Amino acid sequence: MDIIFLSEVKVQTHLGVPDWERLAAQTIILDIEIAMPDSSSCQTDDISDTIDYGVVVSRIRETLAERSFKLVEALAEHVCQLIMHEFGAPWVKLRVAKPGILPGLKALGVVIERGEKLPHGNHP
Ligand SMILES: Nc1nc2c(c(=O)[nH]1)N=C([C@H](O)[C@@H](O)CO)CN2
Repeated sequence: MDIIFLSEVKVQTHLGVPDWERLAAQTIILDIEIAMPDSSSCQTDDISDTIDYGVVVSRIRETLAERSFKLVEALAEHVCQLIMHEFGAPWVKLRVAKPGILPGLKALGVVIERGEKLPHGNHP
């Protein structure tokens, strides 16, 4: 199973339980691992045989600029489903961090995993 990783991706979005918190956009930080459907791009050296991570980042920034969520859990689910459905990834692990929310800690948030990792060599 080959994995694309995206580390400390900064994204602007409207997020928070209280209504006032969602009025202004805030910066959240995503760490993403995306399983690839197969490893053919390692042989072909062709971008069309893999998931283009630049396109993934653009789509996440686009959707989170348009959407508003109360919970980090709901935002994380939305991002995982987008990556799996739009890019055909069989498995995604996502860490969503909200920095500077509570005094005395750097960040808080969630880590979720969706889908299934295909065993090595057992892909279409
Ligand atoms: N499990 C969660 N707890 C809390 C969340 C959340 O998204 N998931 N959010 C908040 C507030 O938005 C807080 O971050 C700022 O007011 C509180 N607890």
